[in-house]
Amino acid sequence: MRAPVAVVAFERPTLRVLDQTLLPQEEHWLEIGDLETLEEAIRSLRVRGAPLLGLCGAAGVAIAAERDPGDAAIREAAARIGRVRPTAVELATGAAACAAAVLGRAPEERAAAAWTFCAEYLARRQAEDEAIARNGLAVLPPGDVLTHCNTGTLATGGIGTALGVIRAAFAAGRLARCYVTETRPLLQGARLTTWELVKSGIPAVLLPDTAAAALITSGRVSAVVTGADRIALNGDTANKVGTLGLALAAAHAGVPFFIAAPVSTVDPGCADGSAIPIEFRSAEEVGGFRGQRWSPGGIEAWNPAFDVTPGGLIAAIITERGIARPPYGPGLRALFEHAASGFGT
Ligand SMILES: CSC[C@@H](O)[C@@H](O)C(=O)COP(=O)(O)O
Repeated sequence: MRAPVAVVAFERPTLRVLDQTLLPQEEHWLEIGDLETLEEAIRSLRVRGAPLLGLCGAAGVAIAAERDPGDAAIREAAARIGRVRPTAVELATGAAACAAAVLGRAPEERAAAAWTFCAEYLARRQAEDEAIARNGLAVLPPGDVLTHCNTGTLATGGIGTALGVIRAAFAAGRLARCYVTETRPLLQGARLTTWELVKSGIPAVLLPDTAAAALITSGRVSAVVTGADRIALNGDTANKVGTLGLALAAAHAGVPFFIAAPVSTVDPGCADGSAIPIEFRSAEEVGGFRGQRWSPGGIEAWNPAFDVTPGGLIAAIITERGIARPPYGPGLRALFEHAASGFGT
């Protein structure tokens, strides 16, 4: 299966990425050659999606190594990029893995080695997405599916996680259409997932986030499937805000709710969801969009970018290594430890 577009390229000495804030109106590539520009691109969601953030974290180390391949500069760059957004674990672990891979080399080899690491990381990610899609087919019931946010090519550089499963189900003739939440406040579903589905020829039905519970209880979808930014060992999962509401509605309606994510999303440092750091974003993002304002000035906003769905509401976590089912603790740890032994090789 093929991703509908390329969204990321490692062209030493720059990282090239599609600017996701301009889609779907404009397909504009950013050329990033310094850490300040990379930090701004991550913070403002020009690049986003947990697996793609991991790739960008690794590219940050490569960019830093071009300027100063010394131990301190590489370690500092990995730490600095890893701090830009707190919830997606792979931003920090991708940067740290790239740093660890190059620190064992002579300084003059490090920049080239870091760019090679990035290219291999992308290839591995693409293979993982394919495996997630194959494994997802084994558990996803036939029928139409609801998804949230963007978990496609724009979020991984491959065919996507949840969206990869949806692509595979469509290719197998097991779903006729994909329901897509708009995903407020930044409209990742309405702008990005719909863009990918149109490019792939998969019928898409867009709904306001506020209509999701009505859709789920209407009997129109046989499953809900989303991605993840960080998964605790007990299966509690942080994903784009609104995911928890979908899982609660799905539990009420008896519709299975699935997470699709690479094993690298599991954080063995989080025993449960209370340990997952949640990013809060500005009031401006809720009160307007792209320079347009619809709320009066001077109001406060409560704007978490993510919420945590308890593992007990998740029918299965679909990974490239296999399917984890509740109770999650030992199964998730085993999947993580197996995969961690191969990270960066
Ligand atoms: C395969 S992407 C999985 C998640 O990163 C995705 O669902 C999500 O929540 C993205 O949030 P974002 O704030 O757009 O980076």
